[in-house]
Amino acid sequence: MFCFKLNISKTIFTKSFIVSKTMHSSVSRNYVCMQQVPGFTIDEMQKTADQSVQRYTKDNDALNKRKGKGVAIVWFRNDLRVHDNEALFLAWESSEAVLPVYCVDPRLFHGTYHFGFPKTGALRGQFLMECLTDLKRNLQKQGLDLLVQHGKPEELLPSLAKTYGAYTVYAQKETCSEELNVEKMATINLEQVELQCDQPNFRVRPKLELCWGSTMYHIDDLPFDCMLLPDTYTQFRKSIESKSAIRNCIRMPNSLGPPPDVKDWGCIPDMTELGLEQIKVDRGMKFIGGESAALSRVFEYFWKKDLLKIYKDTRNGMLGPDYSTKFSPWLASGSLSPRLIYEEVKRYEKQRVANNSTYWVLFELIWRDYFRFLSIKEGNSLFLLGGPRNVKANWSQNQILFDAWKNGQTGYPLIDANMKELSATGFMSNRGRQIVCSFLVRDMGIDWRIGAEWFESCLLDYDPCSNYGNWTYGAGVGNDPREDRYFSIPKQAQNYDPEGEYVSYWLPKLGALPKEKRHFPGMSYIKPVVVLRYGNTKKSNTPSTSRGMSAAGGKSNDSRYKRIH
Ligand SMILES: Cc1cc2nc3c(=O)[nH]c(=O)nc-3n(C[C@H](O)[C@H](O)[C@H](O)COP(=O)(O)OP(=O)(O)OC[C@H]3O[C@@H](n4cnc5c(N)ncnc54)[C@H](O)[C@@H]3O)c2cc1C
Repeated sequence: MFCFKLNISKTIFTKSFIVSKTMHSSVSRNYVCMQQVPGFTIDEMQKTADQSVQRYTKDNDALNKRKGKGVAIVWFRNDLRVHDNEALFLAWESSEAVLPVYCVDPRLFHGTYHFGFPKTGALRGQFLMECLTDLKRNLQKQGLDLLVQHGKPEELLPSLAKTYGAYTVYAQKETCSEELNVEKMATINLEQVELQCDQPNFRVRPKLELCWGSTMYHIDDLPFDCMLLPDTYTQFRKSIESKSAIRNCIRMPNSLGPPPDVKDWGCIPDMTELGLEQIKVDRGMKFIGGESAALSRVFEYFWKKDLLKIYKDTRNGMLGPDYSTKFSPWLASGSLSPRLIYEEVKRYEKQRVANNSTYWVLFELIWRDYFRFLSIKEGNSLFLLGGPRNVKANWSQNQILFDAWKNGQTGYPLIDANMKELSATGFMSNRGRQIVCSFLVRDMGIDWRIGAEWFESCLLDYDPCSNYGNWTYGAGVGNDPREDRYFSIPKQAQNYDPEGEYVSYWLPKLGALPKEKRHFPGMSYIKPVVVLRYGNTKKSNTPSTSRGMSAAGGKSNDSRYKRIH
């Protein structure tokens, strides 16, 4: 069976949870902050998170439902949370003692597949360790702990199953090839282990039980088989919105212990052990890893700052912490469940206002779901040069141009500022990502996979499905040919940074120039490394004949670039 279906959670935990208004009286401070805003304390963050967790837990009568025997292992992967965690819930329900495990897999810290960038850059490495620290703390609060082991999961899990006599390892299902290979190897190796059971002369082989948990819509609730996923996002969205429902969050018991007797719970590695450099984020958004920070951010964005009702108007911004939700790093690490966001949106709509903006956050989360399901349908083609449509094009791998892009030295402030933000914080707005992607593939003509791997290395919210899904779209090799778009720098600058505030935040020298010169500073800035495909003017619909590079597709008046943004 492809994934483990949990009907039990629906029947046991559909009762709605009544929340006291006083729950919101104490709030976290700016735990995510721009440089100018004073910091936060972990305690404040924890307090808000605890209050949110309470809403998504169930009281002790749930304990009566526990009916299993022996030890069950939960192998934490990209589901680093206690709330709405199906693998953790199933392990708890089916055993007398749960052993939560995280394997620090050395392969995550090697190079990216083709171009050898650090597979997990320093900022995401730091974020991941914060996630683990927080997970451990939250598990301890619920009566458990986190066993941290260093090595390959497919080697560690069988040995742990043997040591603790665990018949089942529960984990969240993944969809891309690297993760699927690990699942496959873990299954095979677990089957090699023989465990003694109650009946004499009878042996049991432990198994890996995978459950679905990464999307807002459950895979089992889609109105079509994943292999028949619609080719366009709009078809997909309309179909699920009319035919499927979003499940409630699983209400977790508020006590999950006791754990089995473990002599040494291991240590969460520090950056040096991972071979990573500690980087201090002193400009832009500072993200803290973990469920507590994630829940605090939901609280802050929705309830404290009341920003949900204007999300649709602000979401295309680039500067500051609040133009969009900034949930993505926590969603990608699984510190935040998309179903929890859905429930909070619905609660907000009931208690405050329901409008286009409140809906639009769900609209964006459906994009995230779409790319996840697409990765099942399209398999490895998502990672190949020609993409799902197997498009043949001439791409360049010009190192000088790529380095200029990567280091934020292209001579185009809008590109450079975004690339500097990415290196300094591990984050870039959606607007920025679309612009720098378009610039790399269309204006520079560079192999899109180099850009995608650079994002893979740097992004805090790196997720193979959303990253490669968006890059294939941006490069015009995605499954939907209609999504093929060119982002004109002059037009984007005019629409989204008309005063040059964003570029001068990241390139402070530009702040001295008059506003209208900040995007095209001429001699006072680096000389542009390429000529834009459609020239440097704001009237971007006249193709330029003097292009520096052969872009994807090779023709300067290519009809594939039908939409100019
Ligand atoms: C070239 C490129 C690469 C990208 N790589 C990633 C990636 O590795 N991981 C990732 O999570 N997102 C990726 N995105 C999508 C998007 O840019 C980020 O999800 C978004 O900027 C995160 O900021 P936010 O949480 O404030 O988003 P919001 O605007 O607040 O949106 C809410 C949530 O919706 C989801 N979402 C929004 N837009 C998209 C989208 N286009 N695709 C998928 N999900 C979306 C995210 O989970 C996001 O947190 C990429 C986009 C591009 C153009």
